[in-house]
Amino acid sequence: MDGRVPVLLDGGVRRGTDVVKALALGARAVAIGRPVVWGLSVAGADGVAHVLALLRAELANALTLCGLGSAGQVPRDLVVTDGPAAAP
Ligand SMILES: Cc1cc2nc3c(=O)[nH]c(=O)nc-3n(C[C@H](O)[C@H](O)[C@H](O)COP(=O)(O)O)c2cc1C
Repeated sequence: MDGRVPVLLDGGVRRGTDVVKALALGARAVAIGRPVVWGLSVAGADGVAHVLALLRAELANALTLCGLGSAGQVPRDLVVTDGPAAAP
């Protein structure tokens, strides 16, 4: 990694577009907590697999709609911030 630290985003990832936004903002990967628990509580291991399959399908769909071929191609300028400037 040449001294660089990979960024992992954890918390609030609920749909594929959340993953795309995280990648655009510099994350290498995202973590998923409660959606996995929700799937587990509804249908056990099959429910967890279903939740992950939904997220994967949503991610693939979002990438396609952005004209991107893979998660590794998400550019930084895909997310535009036009709100107030951050405090120094
Ligand atoms: C049932 C449950 C147990 C968790 N246990 C821990 C834990 O032991 N240590 C920890 O650092 N985070 C724990 N977390 C936090 C998750 O790792 C994650 O940071 C959090 O769920 C935020 O992601 P989410 O919005 O997708 O749920 C737990 C979360 C859940 C739902």
